[in-house]
Amino acid sequence: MRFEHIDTTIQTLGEAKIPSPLLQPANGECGAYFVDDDERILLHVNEKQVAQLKADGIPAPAFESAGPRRKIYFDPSKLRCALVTCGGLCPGLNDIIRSVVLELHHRYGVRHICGIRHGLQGFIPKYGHSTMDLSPETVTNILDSGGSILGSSRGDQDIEEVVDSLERMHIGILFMIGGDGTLAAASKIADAIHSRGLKISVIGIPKTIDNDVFLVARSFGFDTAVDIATQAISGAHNEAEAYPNGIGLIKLMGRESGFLAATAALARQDVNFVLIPEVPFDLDGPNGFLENLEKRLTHRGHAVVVVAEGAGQEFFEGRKKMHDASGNVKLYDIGLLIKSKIVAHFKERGISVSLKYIDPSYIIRSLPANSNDHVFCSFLGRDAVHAGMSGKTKLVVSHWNNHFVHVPMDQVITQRKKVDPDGKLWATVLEATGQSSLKNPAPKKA
Ligand SMILES: Nc1ncnc2c1ncn2[C@@H]1O[C@H](COP(=O)(O)OP(=O)(O)O)[C@@H](O)[C@H]1O
Ligand SMILES: O=P(O)(O)OC[C@H]1O[C@](O)(COP(=O)(O)O)[C@@H](O)[C@@H]1O
Ligand SMILES: [Mg+2]
Repeated sequence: MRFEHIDTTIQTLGEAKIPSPLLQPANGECGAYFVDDDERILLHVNEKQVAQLKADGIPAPAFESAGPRRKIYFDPSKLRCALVTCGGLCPGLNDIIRSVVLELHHRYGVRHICGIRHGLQGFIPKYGHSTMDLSPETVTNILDSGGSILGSSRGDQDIEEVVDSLERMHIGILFMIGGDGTLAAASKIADAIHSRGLKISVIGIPKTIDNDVFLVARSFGFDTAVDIATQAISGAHNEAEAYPNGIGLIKLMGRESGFLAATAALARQDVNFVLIPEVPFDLDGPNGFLENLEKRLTHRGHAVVVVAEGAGQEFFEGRKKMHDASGNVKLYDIGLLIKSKIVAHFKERGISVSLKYIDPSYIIRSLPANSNDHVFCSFLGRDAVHAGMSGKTKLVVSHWNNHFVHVPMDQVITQRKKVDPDGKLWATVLEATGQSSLKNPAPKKA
């Protein structure tokens, strides 16, 4: 993929003039380091691509590095901050809340940190959700809890009312932790703030169990999700192996992107078929999934199938399209459809099978983060604070080419990140599973 069209410019509220409290010896003793705005991370690391851009006279795009700045914009003694978590749950939400609060409190000396309850609803008086005072005492021991201590919600809220609420609370930095929907809302909030001439920074921390946020190489909670998914695969494999013609079928989250299904299949290589939204497949016909499943049972006596929830939605064509409160398309249950198709197929062929269907979706996204994600969230949360304190706004803190960076909010919401059917991840899934194309040849035209 080429990224030369990406505008990497980061907006600021004004000049950062206040020396950072991290410069104080007491704070710097344990190695305060600083990052300058001109420290940048190239989007492309492929030498040929960079050379091509150079030959075309196009400057190679680069993201601003995340991290503490020497000068900050907000006076910590007067600053009020707010945090909100929106959309679906994801392992690590509490880690992010904790690291933001501890960094603000201990390193910058910010004393007014407010948790907004139940997503965007928390800004709107009619819902009556009270706010939560966030301090080291309230967040120190939340790492072992899944979910979000602030709660969440879906559903559109009036952006002007959200900004009214920020004004009423005298908020200087708003940290919005959420997925593509939340970041779209955050971008509108930042625009409304700007048009009112307010000085409020909006910092996004991308959250997605589907790992589908554009320009974010890895999102927090994904590593944990893969870990937990492998347990489901392991269970399905044990069940499948134990019985004659055993089939373990697991459905994993992944609305439009099959990263979780593909990566979990590589993490636990007992999987024989992976079905993801990006790669179309047929159920029936000589190359179809059911025929291939039967072949696998004939040769090996058992099979494990992983299906991402967004796969095969074309099999529901003609049915009514429904949406959730946030406007996301409500998916039909591909796991249950495949289950019923498998049962019908083998019944028709007079073959007895033992089919076990496992759907661990909500277990995966609501559990606490694993160690890797604890570490990752700690970096992300603290870098979000550094970005906000320096007066930057309308950005998300991202991980790109092994570095933490600032990405303009409007860029990440332009599209979703998807598994490339011609890329390394999917090629390796095919190698590891031995799965061939599950598409029948197109019928010849008369
Ligand atoms: N385009 C949009 N403009 C404004 N608000 C949005 C937009 N898309 C989603 N939202 C709001 O952002 C919040 C979270 O969105 P949702 O899609 O549920 O989760 P996620 O942020 O995880 O994608 C919801 O309250 C939703 O109404
Ligand atoms: O049952 P819910 O809350 O609508 O969530 C289902 C969806 O939430 C997700 O886990 C994440 O979606 P979001 O990015 O919108 O939070 C999807 O994989 C899934 O389709
Ligand atoms: Mg979303």
